[in-house]
Amino acid sequence: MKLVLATQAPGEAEIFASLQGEGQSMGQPSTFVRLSRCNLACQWCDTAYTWRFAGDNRPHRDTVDFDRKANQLTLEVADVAERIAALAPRRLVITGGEPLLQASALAELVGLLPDHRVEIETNGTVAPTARLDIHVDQYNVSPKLAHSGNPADLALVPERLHHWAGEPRAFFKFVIATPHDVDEAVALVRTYHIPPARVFLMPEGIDSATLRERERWLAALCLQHGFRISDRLHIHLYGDTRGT
Ligand SMILES: C[S@@+](CC[C@H](N)C(=O)[O-])C[C@H]1O[C@@H](n2cnc3c(N)ncnc32)[C@H](O)[C@@H]1O
Ligand SMILES: Nc1nc2[nH]cc(C(=O)O)c2c(=O)[nH]1
Ligand code: SF4
Ligand SMILES: [Mg+2]
Repeated sequence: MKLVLATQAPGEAEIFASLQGEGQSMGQPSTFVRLSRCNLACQWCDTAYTWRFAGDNRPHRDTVDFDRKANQLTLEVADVAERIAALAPRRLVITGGEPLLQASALAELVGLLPDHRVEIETNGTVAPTARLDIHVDQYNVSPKLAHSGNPADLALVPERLHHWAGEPRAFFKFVIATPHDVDEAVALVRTYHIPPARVFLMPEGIDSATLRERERWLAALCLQHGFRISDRLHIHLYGDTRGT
């Protein structure tokens, strides 16, 4: 089977070693593989080059500016596994785009990497296949709130949210730009009975100054609601750069 990957330069697959910058595993040396394509269209998405392509006419996508050829690379699963195994970390973070759109090929990939601890970054709208799920150690689920600009019926799928709430391997990571967004996250936590110990609030932002400014008020709100805070370590270390 084949995987459609994002590129960090034209023709160069986005497979790289870095420190996990967000959430439960922040600070852990990890190999990242970034897949192309997404079923949502967040207006502040920091990796729009994985999905915002010319000719994609889904109705809620109003900005079109990346060239598909320059930003996608299709590789055999065995080739991707070889490139991952050649890097030092034995933790694998699979991200995108929305990686669960390619769950079948991912099941094959992680089957070839039995020594890796597997973490999946997902927007929480797509179910993993059973064949993939048995290999996954952690899900980092980031449900999208109204400020993402996605229609709620696409971004918040009740059946999926119930599932993730009851899945002990799932950690939630809500992206927050204003205190109002926290009210929305709190409402979801209550509706789906998500344990607060598995909830992170993370500032929206792609520069250190914005993250710091938002963390000042976000910290107080985390304390108030019993949530955890997540920084975006990679932004402080490397800036908003592909392959970091
Ligand atoms: C690019 S997404 C890929 C995985 C999946 N599509 C998702 O949204 O979870 C990886 C993570 O980056 C977060 N993210 C994307 N753009 C961001 C931004 N501008 N500020 C903060 N977090 C952002 C997402 O919410 C998600 O937690
Ligand atoms: N260092 C680093 N940590 C990350 N954690 C989640 C990421 C993502 O884009 O999914 C990410 C990323 O792109 N870089
Ligand atoms: S769901 Fe993830 S990859 Fe898709 S647009 Fe939103 S942040 Fe970007
Ligand atoms: Mg990222």
